[in-house]
Amino acid sequence: MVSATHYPFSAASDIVQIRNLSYEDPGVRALNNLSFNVARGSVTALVGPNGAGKSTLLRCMAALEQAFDGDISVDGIDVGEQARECHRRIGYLSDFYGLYDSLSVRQCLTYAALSQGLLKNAVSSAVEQTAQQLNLSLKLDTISKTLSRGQRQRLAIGQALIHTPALLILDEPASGLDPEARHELATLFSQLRAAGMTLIVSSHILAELDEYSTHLLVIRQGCIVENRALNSDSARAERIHVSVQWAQPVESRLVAQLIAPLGGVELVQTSAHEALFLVPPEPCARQALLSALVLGGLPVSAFEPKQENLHQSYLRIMQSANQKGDQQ
Ligand SMILES: Nc1ncnc2c1ncn2[C@@H]1O[C@H](COP(=O)(O)OP(=O)(O)OP(=O)(O)O)[C@@H](O)[C@H]1O
Repeated sequence: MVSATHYPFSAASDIVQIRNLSYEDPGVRALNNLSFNVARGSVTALVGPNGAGKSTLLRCMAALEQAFDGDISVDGIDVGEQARECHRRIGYLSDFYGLYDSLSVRQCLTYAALSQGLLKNAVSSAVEQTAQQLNLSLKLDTISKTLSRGQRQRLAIGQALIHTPALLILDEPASGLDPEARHELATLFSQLRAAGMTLIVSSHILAELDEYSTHLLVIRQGCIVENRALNSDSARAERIHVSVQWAQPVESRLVAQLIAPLGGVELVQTSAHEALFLVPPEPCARQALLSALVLGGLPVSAFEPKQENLHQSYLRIMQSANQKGDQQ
């Protein structure tokens, strides 16, 4: 449990500010002119296809890569100019991390605490508390080489957060974990957020990100294609299932004609006596759809709005980004 810990960070509302960030590897522009902020106390789900630039972006934020162009500030610190000061405020878990195999869990955590500059008299309690947070208290004297994959993953996360950073950056933290361990991790992330920490989590497991994320940042080919809050009902599009009591199957051409005048309403699919629509989050959009269908003569027997989940949002965003990319 982390309930006893609160993180007294400065009050500016955005902990990360990125302006015009570009990054190049030889022959590859991995990040292309990105600008965005990360709200303090948020949990940002960073998603995108393989090779989109997620790890590169996280490494730039963690002051582990030198940007080709642009500015990054974390907790008021310029990452390019004060990398060491930044490291004190950031906890970072790489997608491919290493552990000292011959050290015990206690020694690994102690080493991480000391290398992050914790005072000697604070180290022992930080180690105990971190082990408790990561459910490793009974493993403190176990040699890390003999830990299971999930336990190693938790130890690596423990090393990243032992100095109670303002910002915790986790690149694929749940890969290799079983469903129960993933759920425990999701609970831990929610607790850390409740205690005031800001998290940025890159993952391909969207159902899990949906459990604890407050913001969504989607990147594709080194560019941002979506950046928005998820934590209000009004932030997500709605999927509305409509059933129609008709002898013949729903005709998609007719339905498409009926909704054509409605801005932003999309017919996703029709099947037998049902149609699925995607409706923008504005309150009146749902009502406008129902009126158009009924006034158009469709004998609607059920009208079931359901909020889009993160997986559905992501697929929709990527589909639209891919279409735009193809047109250019
Ligand atoms: N060391 C490197 N040298 C050259 N190109 C690289 C290097 N590291 C990454 N890249 C390229 O930079 C781009 C972004 O890679 P990155 O690893 O950041 O993507 P990612 O979104 O994290 O992918 P994944 O989901 O597969 O982990 C890719 O085109 C990749 O091939």
